Amino acid sequence: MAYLEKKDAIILLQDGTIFHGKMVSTQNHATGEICFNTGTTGYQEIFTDPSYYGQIMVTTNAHIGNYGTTDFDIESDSVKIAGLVCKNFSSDFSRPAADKGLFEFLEDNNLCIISDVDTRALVSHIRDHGAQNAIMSTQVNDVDQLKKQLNDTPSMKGLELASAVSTKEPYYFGDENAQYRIAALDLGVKTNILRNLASRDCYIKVFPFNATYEETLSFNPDGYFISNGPGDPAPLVDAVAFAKAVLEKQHPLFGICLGHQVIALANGISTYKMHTGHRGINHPVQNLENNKGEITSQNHGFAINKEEAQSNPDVKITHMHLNDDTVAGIKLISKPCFSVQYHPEAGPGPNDATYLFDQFIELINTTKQETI
Ligand SMILES: NC(=O)CC[C@H](N)C(=O)O
Repeated sequence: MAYLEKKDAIILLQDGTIFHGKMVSTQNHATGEICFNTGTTGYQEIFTDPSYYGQIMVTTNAHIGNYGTTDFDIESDSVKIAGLVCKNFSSDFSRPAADKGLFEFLEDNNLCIISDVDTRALVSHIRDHGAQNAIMSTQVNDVDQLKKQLNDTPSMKGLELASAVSTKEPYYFGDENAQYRIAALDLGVKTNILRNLASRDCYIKVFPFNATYEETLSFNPDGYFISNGPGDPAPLVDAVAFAKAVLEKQHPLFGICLGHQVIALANGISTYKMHTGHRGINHPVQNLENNKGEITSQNHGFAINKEEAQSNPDVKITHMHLNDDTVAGIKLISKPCFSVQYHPEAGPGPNDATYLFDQFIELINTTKQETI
């Protein structure tokens, strides 16, 4: 494909800083919150992760595209990032398992891509000055016009985005004769989470973001799951009501990332926007229950309030992020519920934390025994 004729392009940040590069894609315009991911591999999973909806992704790995794409590596049915900013973009690939180049894959999804950017300088800038909105464009001589458009882009703080990526209708995943039935609230669920549940003998019914607890009852679930997803957790009133209803009935409940934040909100713990967030595949977490370290996959820009979690008598902090002492996991004392801020399903990333899916199955088993 003719991506070699690259036009000059800029990335204009909300604070007025401009970074220069070359427009790789046909789509030559995008807006969103600019953030970076430090993963050295896993670009296809990152670009299709619904949690990134509305965000411009800067990749710190210097080469993007060189191992192509495959259908197995997608985390949802389409590319979800708002734009891609990278150093070297390659349409050629050499991985035998790949069936398509990244350029074609992203063109099919109409994604705006700028390469040849000094991504080290850009990432340092975001790290020092914080996450903010940005605009990507070939209108290099019309910065005032771009500034106007940028000012019209909504801030991530307060933004509800789960409704944009959630399923419209319920659907099923896994083998219907499996031992456990899980009702999953889809706030932007990654496929690898559903795979991890299905591989532990779960049959999953995935419900839209605004489903009610009552709507799940005819499925007769053994356990409940609240998924990851994009945007600010604070406006998710329906999901918080869902979590409260599940907890009130003492059903086993597991939450990942946005789901973890929703569970915190349902227990009176507030969330806040972080300076730059955590996005990468080597984030160190300490499991406070066994004192072991875990290297984890992370992707979040919000976190739960540590002091409120510590002072809540029904909440135990189970995991801490070792880089900045933010809360990485909690469990409830009086209810069968736990959640983590990071991604045990990885996709991409290390598998240190997949034990959490086994822990969920154990929780379902022990809850069942207690109610017999
Ligand atoms: N991966 C996620 O679920 C992200 C949760 C939320 N959107 C955040 O940025 O914190």
